[in-house]
Amino acid sequence: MEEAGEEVQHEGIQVLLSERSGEDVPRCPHGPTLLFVKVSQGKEQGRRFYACSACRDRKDCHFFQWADEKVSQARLLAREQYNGSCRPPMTHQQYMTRCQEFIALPLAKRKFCKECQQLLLEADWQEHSGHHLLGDVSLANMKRPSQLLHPLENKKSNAQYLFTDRSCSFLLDTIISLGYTRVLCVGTPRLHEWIRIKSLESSKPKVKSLLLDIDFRYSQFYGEDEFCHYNMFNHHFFGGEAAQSICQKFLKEDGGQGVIMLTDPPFGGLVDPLAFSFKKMSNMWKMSSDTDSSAELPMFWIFPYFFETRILKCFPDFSMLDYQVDYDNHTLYKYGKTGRKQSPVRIFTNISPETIVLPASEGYRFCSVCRRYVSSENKHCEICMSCTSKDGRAWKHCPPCNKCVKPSWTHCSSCNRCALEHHSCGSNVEGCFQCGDQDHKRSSCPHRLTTGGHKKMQNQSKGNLKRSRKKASHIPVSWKNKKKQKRQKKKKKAA
Ligand SMILES: C[S@@+](CC[C@H](N)C(=O)[O-])C[C@H]1O[C@@H](n2cnc3c(N)ncnc32)[C@H](O)[C@@H]1O
Ligand SMILES: [Zn+2]
Ligand SMILES: [Zn+2]
Ligand SMILES: [Zn+2]
Ligand SMILES: [Zn+2]
Ligand SMILES: [Zn+2]
Ligand SMILES: [Zn+2]
Repeated sequence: MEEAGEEVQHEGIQVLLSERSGEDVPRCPHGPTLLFVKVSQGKEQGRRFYACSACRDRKDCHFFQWADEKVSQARLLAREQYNGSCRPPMTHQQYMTRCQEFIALPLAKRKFCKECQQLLLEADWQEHSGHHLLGDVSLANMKRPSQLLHPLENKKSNAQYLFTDRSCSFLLDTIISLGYTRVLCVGTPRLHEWIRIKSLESSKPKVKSLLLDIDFRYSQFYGEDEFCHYNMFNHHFFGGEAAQSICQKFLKEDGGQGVIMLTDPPFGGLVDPLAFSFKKMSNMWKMSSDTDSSAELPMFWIFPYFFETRILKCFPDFSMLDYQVDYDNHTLYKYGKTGRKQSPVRIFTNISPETIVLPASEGYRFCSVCRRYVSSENKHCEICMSCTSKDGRAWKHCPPCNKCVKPSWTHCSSCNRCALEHHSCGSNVEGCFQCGDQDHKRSSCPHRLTTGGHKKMQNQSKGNLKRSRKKASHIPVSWKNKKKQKRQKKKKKAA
């Protein structure tokens, strides 16, 4: 981080964050862009440039501008027009009016277009004839939009992995037992709907929820005080000050007491801009709360365990819980002990871990030395003096390394460290720059953030940007691709 004086990365593309981020910076359809620079061995290499905060892939948002570039008035105007043309076709308010009209229709007339991901009124039927429609959309369906909508599948920027009921139920029960009554759901549409449904059940305490997400499809289902179109990589409210003040009001209720922010960002996302936004959110809460100024907004940040070092660098007060969060639509990130299928996704939090009870029914136990709940296989190491496993498997202590390591590692005397048996001996790789995992290099990181995408941008900017004017709209790329694939399949079949 530039002004924060923090070095983010030694190698690759680094993001430079400053308090000014968001003000005088160029904007793409996803709001203020971020400033990047190529770094090699901790030193800046080459010119700084602005690129999209939300899209890791140039295909999804082609914005590029050198930081020292003079941009002509004509180009600025064209950019503004372009950004405008990418806005959703209707305002949130208009979607709400439509939603009310939709609910007033008899069940038989309530159709949802699966291709356009849209609730249809009678007047729309013609336009969507020939599309794949879902009929008899019930009020129960409308209460679970995350089941109705197709999860976004763009791996790089916006894969929408939805919590299992098990995870939702654990999260809500935990939130309730900790005494919270309001949840700011940042990028957690399924948890948001779960909270709303459970709060209607009279047996459960009432918990309020406000959803912030970049997926604008949700404004078809939620009112302006239930959903804000928001970009968590630059803390941008697409609905402007009106939307921001809704969020502020939500944080401010009860003098700021009883609110927790819960976020589950896309795993390809850069940790530093996320942390930067979450700090802004915490400041927003501080400004409007009666609590003492040293207090921070309570948070649950859900992210894979191998980002621990990076997250703790931004939030030294956070700790990682052993609880394995899992998803309906992610086969690898599933809870349970079937081979690789342990979920690597954890909760990072600034709430004292000893107060967060993990379910004994799933094997978690309390370690009285570490004063936190740990997974069943996580053994307390007497030498490290902590329960050291990160991935849920039993780790073993290596005396020469003087730390616990993964069970699959053995000590290599030529490398003088523990590594996988078949590592490239002598390569002296300090693990992955991207996620910190020692099992792979950055080039093969499963969570790589297409530095390549930005490189491509740099290269392309030298040529003609106009060549690739693909519309970066708020219609998620994945559906567009889906449609395209379908069309191509049809064509193939016909041929
Ligand atoms: C990994 S999914 C988490 C969903 C969550 N597990 C649930 O079931 O509710 C990431 C979520 O963040 C949203 N998202 C992706 N990029 C975003 C951005 N730049 N700003 C805000 N939300 C974003 C996605 O639309 C998606 O809902
Ligand atoms: Zn963009
Ligand atoms: Zn349609
Ligand atoms: Zn322990
Ligand atoms: Zn140990
Ligand atoms: Zn070792
Ligand atoms: Zn070796």
